[in-house]
Amino acid sequence: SDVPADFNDVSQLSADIQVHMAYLGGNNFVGAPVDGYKANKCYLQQNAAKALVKVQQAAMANGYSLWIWDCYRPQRAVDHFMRWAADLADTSTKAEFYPNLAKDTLVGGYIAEKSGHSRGSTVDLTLARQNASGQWQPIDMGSPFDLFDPISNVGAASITKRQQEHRQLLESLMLSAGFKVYNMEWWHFTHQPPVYTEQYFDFVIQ
Ligand SMILES: C[C@@H](N)C(=O)N[C@H](C)C(=O)O
Ligand SMILES: [Zn+2]
Repeated sequence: SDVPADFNDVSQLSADIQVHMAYLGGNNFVGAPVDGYKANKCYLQQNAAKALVKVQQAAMANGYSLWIWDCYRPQRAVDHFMRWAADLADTSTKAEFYPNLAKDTLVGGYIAEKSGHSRGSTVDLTLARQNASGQWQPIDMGSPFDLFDPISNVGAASITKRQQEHRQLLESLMLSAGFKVYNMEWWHFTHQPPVYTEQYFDFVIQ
């Protein structure tokens, strides 16, 4: 396999983490399955993977589970994002994912051309709780994953107190295991210090 020796499949370390890779299917801001995602697997560099398992244990002790949308992201997926971003005529996902921003402003702040995800220490995630039927459901964070909008910025004032508390709970659980949040996106965390700083991996997730 092409997976680097120091990368782990997080589900192999913690079976109860909820993994729902957002770019595997078509329900994402691109509006199509993204290049490089062939399986619903969360790979991370092992320091980040082991730290995430600790966060999961702390979350479970409080009645929550982690709910993951993205982990290691192949460079070819980022290249796919850049092709999508350059096609200004395609605004088919605007209403759902960037209703208040022009498409040509997304790269840089909300979508990176060189992403920490491709270096293996970055994860997009939220907290989930079990409903009456025992199914895990993401809790209300005031804006959905990949809503590219100021409301998704850390500290956004336009959300309720309860939503702010949910974001703060996620941030403090993640911080306890060494993950730092990204100010533009409440769901995006990078383990510190990232092991790879210059390398952008490109193996297919399968
Ligand atoms: C696209 C979004 N989920 C994300 O991860 N954004 C940051 C900026 C990134 O692309 O690294
Ligand atoms: Zn991210």
